[in-house]
Amino acid sequence: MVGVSSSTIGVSEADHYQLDYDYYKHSCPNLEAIVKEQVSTILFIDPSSPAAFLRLLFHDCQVQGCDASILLDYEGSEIVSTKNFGIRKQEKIQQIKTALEAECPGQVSCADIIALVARESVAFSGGPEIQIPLGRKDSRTSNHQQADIHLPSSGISVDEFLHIFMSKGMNLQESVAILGAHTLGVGHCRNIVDRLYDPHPDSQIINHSFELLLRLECPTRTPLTNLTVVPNDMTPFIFDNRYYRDVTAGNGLFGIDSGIYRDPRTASVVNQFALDQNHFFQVFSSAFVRLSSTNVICDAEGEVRSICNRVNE
Ligand code: HEM
Ligand SMILES: [Ca+2]
Ligand SMILES: [Ca+2]
Repeated sequence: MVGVSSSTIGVSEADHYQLDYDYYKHSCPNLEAIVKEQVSTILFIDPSSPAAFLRLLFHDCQVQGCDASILLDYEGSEIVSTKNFGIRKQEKIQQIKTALEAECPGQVSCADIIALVARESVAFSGGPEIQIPLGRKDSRTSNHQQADIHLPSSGISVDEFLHIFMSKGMNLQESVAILGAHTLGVGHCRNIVDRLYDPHPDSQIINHSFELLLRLECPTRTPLTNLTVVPNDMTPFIFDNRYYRDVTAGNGLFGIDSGIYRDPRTASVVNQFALDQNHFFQVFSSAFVRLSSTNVICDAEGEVRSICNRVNE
């Protein structure tokens, strides 16, 4: 089991609200086993879902913090932002919520379910088993403009990328490790065509044969690019360090994936992770705990929603 050593993790220095590794010990003792069972059934039916769950956690935590704001579904809520294009499987969080309501009604927040499902997704795909503290509350708000502002686009610079993760308390190594989530899943051609047909000098694809392959997969700039997908690394169902090996070979899919090997600050970390998968798993684990503890809200500001896509009456 990889995790952080203390039993609680401080979330924000401004308030003293803390997450706790034993948060549901009395109120929902079987929580982790129920989530594990539910997730394994979902993954068995659709092996592409771990990627979806991991990205869902990032997109939740990146906007207002890890508060399930991404699940609220009404006019003008986050999910309608174009930056959330490709987000999927939200309804599965509700399916797990329903199972938990039967066992421990009104206890487990949708935000905690998102975090637990993401960490199960990593473990089920062959990645590290990560212990995470719990006790997140669900927000009562969600606003698409916040998503437009805070979610990164595929062409983000390395400086902007580092700023996002260092402001969550990650160091350089952890920032590079969390992007290793791109070891799972796919990207749509619409996020790659700029690099193929109108590249900024900094975002050109480094390996020529990889570029030719992508041109075959993503031939034009038509609306079809919203439908066609390419894998994020050569083993998109396996959580491994292949992503870093691909990046060092010049096969980074998005601008930022190549960017971290162009910038000498991050390139040395990429090399380390490409050579040593255990080291990547260790650093990814601590980065995951930090990501999933971003701006957590406390009882006074949040609630435990009864239904994940609606605030309580
Ligand atoms: C600055 C940082 C990041 C950028 C610019 C970025 C960008 C992207 C883009 C453009 C896609 C493709 C979406 C699509 O076309 O459907 C994607 C997919 C993905 N991202 Fe990221 N990402 C970043 C950080 C992260 C982080 C921190 C995580 C998780 C911890 C993550 C997990 C994923 C996963 C798992 C997918 C595949 C999703 C699927 O198969 O449905 N990304 N990312
Ligand atoms: Ca959120
Ligand atoms: Ca992989």
